[in-house]
Amino acid sequence: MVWRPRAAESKAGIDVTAEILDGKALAKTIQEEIADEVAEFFQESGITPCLAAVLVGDDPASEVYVRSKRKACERTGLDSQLHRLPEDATQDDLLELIKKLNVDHNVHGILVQLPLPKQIDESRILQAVHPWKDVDAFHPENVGRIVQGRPRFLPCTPHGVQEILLRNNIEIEGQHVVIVGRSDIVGKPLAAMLMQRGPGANATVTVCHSRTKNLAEVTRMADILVVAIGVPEFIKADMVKPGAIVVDVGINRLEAENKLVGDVDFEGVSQVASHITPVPGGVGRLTVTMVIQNTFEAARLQLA
Ligand SMILES: Nc1nc(=O)c2c([nH]1)NC[C@@H]1CN(c3ccc(C(=O)N[C@@H](CCC(=O)O)C(=O)O)cc3)C=[N+]21
Repeated sequence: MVWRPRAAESKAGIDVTAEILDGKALAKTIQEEIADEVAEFFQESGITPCLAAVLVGDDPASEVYVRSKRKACERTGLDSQLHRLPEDATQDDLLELIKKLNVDHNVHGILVQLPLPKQIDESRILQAVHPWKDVDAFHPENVGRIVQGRPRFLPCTPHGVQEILLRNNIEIEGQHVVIVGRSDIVGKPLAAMLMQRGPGANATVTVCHSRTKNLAEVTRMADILVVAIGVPEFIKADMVKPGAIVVDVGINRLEAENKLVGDVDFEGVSQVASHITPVPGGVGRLTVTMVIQNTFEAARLQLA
């Protein structure tokens, strides 16, 4: 696959050669598709899928994410609930709430917003969510199914990465995808999905992380470079092969400048990449959309 950099065009005063993969527009398109299906599902079943979000404490970033999920529910015709617990809530408080939501027939999807306060054992909580309501796909049963190539739900951010590539006609099959970051939420499940047999996958996957030797040498081998490490503007132009496709999963708020940046130096990297996702307006928008899609699928699953 040979991608030729495009002629420079100016956006916000920055000379851009890479084509920008617009997550905001794509999220809107997919949400409209889901809205139609949700309306049809209601006609047939009388059921409105419902997402219950659980927020412990008052982390401002989590507030933003939870608000964007509620708005996406409204746009697609889903019901949503927000359950708040105080910052000093105990693990048992949270487990009790999850148990109630697990057996509530009006709730189809449960999302416990991460990170949780330190007195709470995250893995203990993620195991408590009923696997059929686990719209994050964080329950060990659902993680195992992803690794085995028979997913129940696709994890939201990795699915967002896959969709932003496929819907922009970017071939994944046979390509060398280098993932920087090995988190349980992004790096690990994305690697499992893209190395799977089948359409939209069949990639050659390399996962790098903080202990990787000669990181830049590895990232420069990528046809598709996905970055999810949580370090602002870490990936520079000289770490990217000319013509590569760059997907930036990072969301970092720079307090001093009060702006949002990714894990990729957008200005520099967009000079060498053929395609790049912006932050904001990239993968983040898709993540929310995939939570909605999973909630709809959870409702269908629970009806069957
Ligand atoms: N249980 C759980 N599930 C999650 O899916 C989950 C989580 N916990 N904890 C935190 C991360 C992060 N995350 C994002 C959601 C929306 C945007 C998003 O909408 N971003 C917008 C901008 C948002 C802004 O302006 O701050 C954009 O990139 O354009 C980003 C990131 C979900 N997460």
